[in-house]
Amino acid sequence: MPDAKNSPNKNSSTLESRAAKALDADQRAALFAGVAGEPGSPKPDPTLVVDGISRTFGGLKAVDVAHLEIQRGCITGLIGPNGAGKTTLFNLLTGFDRPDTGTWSMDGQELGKMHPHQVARKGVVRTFQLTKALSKLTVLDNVRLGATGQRGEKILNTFLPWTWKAQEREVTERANELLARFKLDAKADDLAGSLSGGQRKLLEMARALMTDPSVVMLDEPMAGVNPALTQSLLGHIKSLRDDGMTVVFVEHDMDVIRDISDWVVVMAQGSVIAESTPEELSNNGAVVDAYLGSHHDQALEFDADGNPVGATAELAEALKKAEVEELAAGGDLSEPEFVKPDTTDGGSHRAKEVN
Ligand SMILES: Nc1ncnc2c1ncn2[C@@H]1O[C@H](COP(=O)(O)OP(=O)(O)OP(=O)(O)O)[C@@H](O)[C@H]1O
Repeated sequence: MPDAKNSPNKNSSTLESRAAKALDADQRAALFAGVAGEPGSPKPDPTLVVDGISRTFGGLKAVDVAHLEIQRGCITGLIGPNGAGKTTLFNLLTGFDRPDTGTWSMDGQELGKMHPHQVARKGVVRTFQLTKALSKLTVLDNVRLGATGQRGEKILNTFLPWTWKAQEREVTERANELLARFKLDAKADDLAGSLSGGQRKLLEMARALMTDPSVVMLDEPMAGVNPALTQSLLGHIKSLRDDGMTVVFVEHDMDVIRDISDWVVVMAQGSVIAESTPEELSNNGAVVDAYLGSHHDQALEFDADGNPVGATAELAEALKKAEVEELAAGGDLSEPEFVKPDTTDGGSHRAKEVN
């Protein structure tokens, strides 16, 4: 008789009841209609609640979040420039790193001080920016590794092989179901190392779902995924929400954020600097500043003919537009004139401004 507590199939009824409670688009919009678009805003039915969490590396405060609530059953996008602290926050909340200060809980249960596998058992799982598939194991075995609390791990059970054999079967069955869900079943016996970047992201999601989590945290699930697989990945993320799970995901692409998020949290320099619906995001000055700020030190790129390309071309276009507007407003674009450094004054190389 399978042990309901430890079985990976423990909760087909839990799964069904959670899916039955999944919110449709109108219900989700109604939930956020009354939520203030500001950092730390209270949510109608939060599952994750974070308070005063901070993490310092040397002199750098990588995370310093006063208060954050994540709404149950919805997709929350976490954005912010490089180095904003998004991955560090994920690491802290899932037990992969320890904070200097702070507490956080899921449905009132404290998760601080727990190890990653304990956090996973409580129902919070995560994937990584760089996928962690074990390339020398098969795709199926990689997914099977996501199962926790296996009876076969306990010493007493080594004397009761029928108990772990039954569980082995359940683990394999669940892994095969998940591979089918993510359309990787044809690859079950291939080595994980042979998968494309996008397929590895799917494999990570399948593995994360082995513990039947309530909260799934995805760190840049679209990074390195070819465009053909992007839509399919987006569909899979939405399907987690349709199954009643809460999703938090880190993403840089604003189109993706707008497409699938119900709510967006913006981080910069370790703190939450804004929260809003995706529709209101581009009207938020703090968000625009955070992103422009991150591009100030971006390297300039030119093609072989010396024409600006990529972000540099966009910047050049924006500057040209600003110049035209300045001239139209009667402004003067002439630069202050400089003379060559005066080297006759005892070696001072300071340029002199001419009026
Ligand atoms: N283990 C570490 N040791 C030292 N500094 C670290 C460590 N982990 C992160 N940092 C620093 O903390 C800051 C936040 O990094 P983090 O990776 O969390 O940002 P991020 O928002 O996820 O960035 P990205 O979008 O580039 O992934 C950065 O300045 C980073 O260099």
